[in-house]
Amino acid sequence: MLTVEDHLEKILRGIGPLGAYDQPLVESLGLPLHEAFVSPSDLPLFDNSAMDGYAIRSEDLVGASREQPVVLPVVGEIAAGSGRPFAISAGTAVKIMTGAPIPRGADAVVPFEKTDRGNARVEIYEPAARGACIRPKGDDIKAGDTVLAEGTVLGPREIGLLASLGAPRAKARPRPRVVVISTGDELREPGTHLDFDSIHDGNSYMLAAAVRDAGAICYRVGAVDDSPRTFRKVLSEQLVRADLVVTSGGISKGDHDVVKETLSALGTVDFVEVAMQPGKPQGFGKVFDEQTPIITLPGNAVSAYVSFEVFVLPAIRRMMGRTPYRRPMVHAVLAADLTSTPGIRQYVRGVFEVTHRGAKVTPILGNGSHLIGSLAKANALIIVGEDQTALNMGDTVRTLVLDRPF
Ligand SMILES: Nc1nc2c(c(=O)[nH]1)N[C@H]1C(S)=C(S)[C@@H](COP(=O)(O)OP(=O)(O)OC[C@H]3O[C@@H](n4cnc5c(N)ncnc54)[C@H](O)[C@@H]3O)O[C@H]1N2
Ligand code: MOO
Repeated sequence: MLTVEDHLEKILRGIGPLGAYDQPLVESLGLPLHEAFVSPSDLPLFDNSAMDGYAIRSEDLVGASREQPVVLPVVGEIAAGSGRPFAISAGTAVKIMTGAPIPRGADAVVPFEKTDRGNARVEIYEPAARGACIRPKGDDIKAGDTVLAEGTVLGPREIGLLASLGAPRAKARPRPRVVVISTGDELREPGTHLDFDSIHDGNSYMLAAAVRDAGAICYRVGAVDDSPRTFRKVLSEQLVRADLVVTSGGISKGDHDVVKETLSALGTVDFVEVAMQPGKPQGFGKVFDEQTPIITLPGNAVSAYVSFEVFVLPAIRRMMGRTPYRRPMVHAVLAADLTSTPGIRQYVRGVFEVTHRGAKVTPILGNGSHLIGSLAKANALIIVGEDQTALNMGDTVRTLVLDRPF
């Protein structure tokens, strides 16, 4: 049997990062920037008004007060984007709106609230310091500044910054396109009729959601029956849109294990047993002329989910260039005793919470690999190491806290 580390390493060695290219800005959400972004311009690009009011020369307002206002003729109006270049001379004012460029000659803005809001002439009740209510050019960012480091994960703020600096695209590795195929004669689409021996295809939905949650694009093919011909045909048709294929089911020791049967014949996919529970049967390789990577997951729902978390999620992150590939482990205090089989790594469903006494994780009873109900109650996986056979209440344990961005 392989260890979890062996199998993961084999997958990560076999699946490289995708090539980076320009991505439309919003599409780049969650992707790491491939190269540092150097600002092509100052921001603000020009001195502009922080307030709606009047652009003036501060020296003209010396001594202004409510009793003795300074009265200035208003020689024009500039709104943001009004396209009017402007200059003022001594003893005049220009009405100005927030964001409009400061006219040449002006060195401060007086907000409307400190005036009588006059149109032809304005009474101003207070003096203004030089630069008051002006947002200076380059105050925020200077041309040539490195504003985003290589590898920065692009979020709404970074995307807003890139757009503000005039970049219509961001250079990043694309979201991997992941095709999800579930296999089994017994599977039916949710919403359709079940026979006495059929079940709904939960896995392809679960895995598709997990793919999307990982930041990749999912093409969910749904269930394919246990005929090798059909499986082979569906798989080959899907490769045109796949950077990675993920399958569920058909890889253990049964008579109708279609994935194993079909792909073993190719010779480029290895089916192995990994010393973990759930998720013992696993497979990885490359298929057809395209040499598209494929990760084959076991069909039991919990096994498929845990295998996705342990093997597919790091692979997707590697393709996107997103580090760390693996979810960081969190230490938590175990709230009940646990036992485990020696020699295998066990991933036990648990409920993680942070209490006033610190992080705590409570195992969920029922560790059958088919118990999706108990999986859905969990928000964490407790890791019981290969060398551990028992963990006691109060022990500090390693935990994967699911659904947390990292
Ligand atoms: N003789 C042995 N039998 C089994 C072994 C073994 O070592 N020797 N391993 C067991 C373990 S562990 C696992 S895990 C499963 C994995 O089996 P497969 O990957 O071949 O999966 P299937 O046989 O196709 O299905 C297993 C189970 O899961 C249900 N299933 C499958 N697909 C879906 C789906 N899309 N949605 C919901 N449920 C699904 C399926 O109906 C079966 O109940 O093998 C054990 N057997
Ligand atoms: O290893 Mo299987 O994944 O337990 O059910």
